[in-house]
Amino acid sequence: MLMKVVVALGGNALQAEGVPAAAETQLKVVRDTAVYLVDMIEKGNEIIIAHGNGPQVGRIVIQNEYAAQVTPAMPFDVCGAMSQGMIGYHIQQALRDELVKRGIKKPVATIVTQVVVDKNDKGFQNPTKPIGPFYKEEEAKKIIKEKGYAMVEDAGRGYRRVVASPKPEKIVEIETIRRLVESGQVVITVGGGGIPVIEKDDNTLEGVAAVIDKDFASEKLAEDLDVEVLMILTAVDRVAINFGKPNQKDLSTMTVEEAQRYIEEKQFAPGSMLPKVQAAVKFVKSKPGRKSIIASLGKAKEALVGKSGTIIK
Ligand SMILES: Nc1ncnc2c1ncn2[C@@H]1O[C@H](COP(=O)(O)OP(=O)(O)O)[C@@H](O)[C@H]1O
Ligand SMILES: NC(=O)OP(=O)(O)O
Repeated sequence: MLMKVVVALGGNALQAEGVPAAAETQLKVVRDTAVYLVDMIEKGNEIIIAHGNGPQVGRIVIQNEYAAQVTPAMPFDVCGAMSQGMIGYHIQQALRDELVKRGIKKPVATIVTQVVVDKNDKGFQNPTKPIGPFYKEEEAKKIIKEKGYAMVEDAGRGYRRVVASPKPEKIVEIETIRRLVESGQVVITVGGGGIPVIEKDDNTLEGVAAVIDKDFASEKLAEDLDVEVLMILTAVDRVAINFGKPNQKDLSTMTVEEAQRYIEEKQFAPGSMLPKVQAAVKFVKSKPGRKSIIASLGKAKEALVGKSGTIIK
């Protein structure tokens, strides 16, 4: 069955493991991913692409901090916009090249996307979104002392800086996105969850220092565009219970009720798998017939036909 799908690519998943986070390593992962995405397009599915930016925006902030001796550091919202441009550029070039290779005529464009958040969102008081590189405990302690950053252990992979992560309320450029999608173009949007902005009393917008979770922004996008499937692609093939323990069990399906029970049992790490499962559940509950899939970047095509990933319905 042909479907309209929002595909959300994880920020960590876009980085090759164990190699420096250089432009060419990201482009290589994106080019590999483009093959699977174009497989989906070639089959006749319509896809809209969203992506994360946690590692990338964290590194842009670090680059700005170091360069501040010679040129003013860019504020956080601007770093978010930079990450959208940088990642969107790679995705749009890789997709275009793969489409050209297969003789498919389909324009691809990245939309610099702003997403409205509530200035009173409680996310501003309690930083939860991991960004930038992973550090060893000793390094993390040093950074906390020197820079005063909040840092947490991230799903057994090391320590990372955490920043405020308010919930997405409105995608500012949604009408532009809708028109491009309706005209058959491939759109890359809500990169890094969107650039967080607040609406001021005079209805103008102002960027704020935060990183929206791309899983929640992708869910909002999927509802706004009334798609059938929200597909969240990350670094693991399936959602697991008892993750990382000897009795780990990978799940091929999960009902909303099971997902909610596992959430209560704290089976999913905050800042990594938890927002994915929460977004997946929200989308399924938003309208009958909607389905969410959490799968790995390399198995997107198989996941769409139920041969990999975790289906939430
Ligand atoms: N219960 C779980 N099942 C599977 N993976 C989990 C679980 N809990 C935490 N994780 C971790 O969450 C990671 C996905 O989150 P993250 O790296 O933040 O995603 P993204 O690819 O969107 O950046 C997985 O690669 C895995 O290491
Ligand atoms: N913004 C965001 O959710 O990024 P990740 O996918 O890297 O966590």
